[in-house]
Amino acid sequence: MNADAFEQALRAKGAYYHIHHPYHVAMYSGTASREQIQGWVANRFYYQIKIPLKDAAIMANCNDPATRREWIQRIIDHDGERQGEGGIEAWLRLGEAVGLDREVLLSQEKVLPGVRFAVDAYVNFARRASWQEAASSSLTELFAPQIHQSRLDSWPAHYPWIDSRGYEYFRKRMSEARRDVEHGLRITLSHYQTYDAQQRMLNILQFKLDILWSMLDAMSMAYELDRAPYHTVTAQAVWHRGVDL
Ligand SMILES: O=C(O)c1cc(C(=O)O)c2c(n1)C(=O)C(=O)c1cc(C(=O)O)[nH]c1-2
Repeated sequence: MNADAFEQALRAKGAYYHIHHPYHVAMYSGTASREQIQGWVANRFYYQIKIPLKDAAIMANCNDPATRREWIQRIIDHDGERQGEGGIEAWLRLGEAVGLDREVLLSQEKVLPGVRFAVDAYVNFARRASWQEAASSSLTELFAPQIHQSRLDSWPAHYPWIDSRGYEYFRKRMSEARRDVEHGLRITLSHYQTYDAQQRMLNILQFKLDILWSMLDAMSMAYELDRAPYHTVTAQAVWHRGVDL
């Protein structure tokens, strides 16, 4: 495929973006409960805190200074230049806006095993793959500005109980995601030159889409169907809180 056709094929993968997951549809169409919104915010926090580790892994495997110089901005976006800034802090404020103390997010007590495994698969992939392949797996962000916009457009009307100061994260990501995509596409369009390599990349992109979709599947089980892990045995959240290695 020439670069245009390859980019078209990448963009066509948007059909499988988690914007189409029923859990997400419920959130932006206004039918999600307070518990479902809180569950999503607390679980997605695990993605937020792992993204900088994923980006550091890509940099650790990358021997090109020019790429590292550009890629490092992603870590700064999430960690901030100093305490109290950056995406992780903004997400903690989103947590407070939906009624969750920051300690609840930081403790990871609400992170479901299925969410944890999906996010960990992304970090582990980035550790083991070539930096170009790991970089290209971030390209689900092609579709992210639209999903952030959908929340900004619909949540304030549907969920007046959410403090509007919590929406800053989504606002900030609109431009950051566009810039990330521009860099990710540059790497991807030049790296995958043969048809077989391009098919491999499309499979990597599907792997990443599967991660995002699987996270919402785990949340649907717990917060829509009332089938959190071990629900046949106990209503308590007995699952593990992560095993530090
Ligand atoms: O809210 C979302 O639906 C969504 C999706 C994605 C994505 O497509 O991976 C990211 C984000 N948000 C996001 O906020 C973010 O910082 C981010 C980084 C990455 C990545 O793969 O490096 N994806 C995403």
